[in-house]
Amino acid sequence: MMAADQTVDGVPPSLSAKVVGSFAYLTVRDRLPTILTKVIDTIHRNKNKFFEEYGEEGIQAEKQTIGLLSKMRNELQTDKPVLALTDTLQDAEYWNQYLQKQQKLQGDEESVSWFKSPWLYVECYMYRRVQEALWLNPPISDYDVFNEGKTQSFFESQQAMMALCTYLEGINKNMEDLSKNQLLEHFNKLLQVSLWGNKCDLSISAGQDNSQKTSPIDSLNSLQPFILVNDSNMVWSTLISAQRPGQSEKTTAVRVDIVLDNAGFELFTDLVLADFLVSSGLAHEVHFHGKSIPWFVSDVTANDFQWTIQQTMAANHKWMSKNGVQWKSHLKEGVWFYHDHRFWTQPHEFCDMAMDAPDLYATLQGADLLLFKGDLNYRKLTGDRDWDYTVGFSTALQGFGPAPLCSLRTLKANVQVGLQPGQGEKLGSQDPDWMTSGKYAVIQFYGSKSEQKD
Ligand SMILES: O=P(O)(O)OC[C@H]1O[C@](O)(CO)[C@@H](O)[C@@H]1O
Ligand SMILES: [Mn+2]
Repeated sequence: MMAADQTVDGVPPSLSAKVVGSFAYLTVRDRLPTILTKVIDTIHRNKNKFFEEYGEEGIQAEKQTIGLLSKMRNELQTDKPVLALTDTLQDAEYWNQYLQKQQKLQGDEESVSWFKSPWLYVECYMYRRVQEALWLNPPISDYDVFNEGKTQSFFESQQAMMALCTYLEGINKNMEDLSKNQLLEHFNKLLQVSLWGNKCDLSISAGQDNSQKTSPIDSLNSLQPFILVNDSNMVWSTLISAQRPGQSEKTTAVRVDIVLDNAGFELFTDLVLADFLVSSGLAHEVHFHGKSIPWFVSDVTANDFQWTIQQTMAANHKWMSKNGVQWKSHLKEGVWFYHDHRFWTQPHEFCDMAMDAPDLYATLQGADLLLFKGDLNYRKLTGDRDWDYTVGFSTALQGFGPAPLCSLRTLKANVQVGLQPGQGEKLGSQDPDWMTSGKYAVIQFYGSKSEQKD
């Protein structure tokens, strides 16, 4: 039997909490229990609300959910085996099959435990178990335990959102007169705003406030040196070549898919970028991909997506509310689309997608460009493995590439590929936390054979 931590065919081992002192270890030991404690606290604080809505049944549900979550926290902290899911949600059987696969790989059931298994797997599993605990208690099964944090982060970033809307209005007003270079300049700015929007997740801070308070456009110049890989020219040329009739099979509409990460300010920056892509004619369709259950504290669900557009429409700011109205109409008119798929809330590396979610893979193949937002998506793109920094992005993708793709990610986990020789080591000596602080970022592209860098 093959051990999960062996290097097989040049593919390095998965990051795991079994490496004592690693970021994975510290996350499983400290950050995940803190997040669970906050979840328990949130449910408890809402006891009265559950009582008002569902009477005594609501109170029972609150108690039982907390019981299940405390039990899970204890399993985690004492490195117990990962258990099969017991709920009737559609994806439970996929999770249980995945567990069986892990057990086969490890050789025995005991070894598939919180600290011994791949970090990516157990971290995803924790969020799925939160969903199980709620689902087993029907009156509150739809309750989003992370909703309060997500809405708070939206309201705390309002000033920055308004500044962004004013900037966007300036572009849209003069769109007809813009030269190609000016268009490129705006494109780069909004791509970088969306990139740095990824700093604002609530999982890395275990739920602490992490919102954007200053004007995002003004900070771009000073942030430039922290972009370790910047392939934005390839993103641009992918969009430009998709426009040429006859060059592409998909000549009718240029389509960009954005695989979303966090709600709050980050989602807002993604919507602004998507607005610009459409109003400039660089794209004719934008497809957003969100999560079907509350995920990694701040990730976007269908509800967050709709709510954000409603709030934007209702904002007390001329350009912001105008954008909200425009975005709603994009959705209504079939210019923008929102999708979710169970695969985004499973623990798989993306190289498994073609096999394990062929329908999603086929959907993504319809895009001219895929933008993957955030750290978790980067971990899944690269398999969350212990790659050398200089390994090519295309190698780390292990065959995944339904369409030209670009990761927009601030570094919050210790996996990074595609760096120059010595670059990672130099950063490590100057700034020991460079891989996990969210201070550095990448715009990393993978395209067809002729476009790729390695
Ligand atoms: O929202 P993002 O950018 O995917 O980040 C999620 C965070 O959660 C983590 O998985 C750690 O818990 C890190 O990878 C990252 O810090
Ligand atoms: Mn996230």
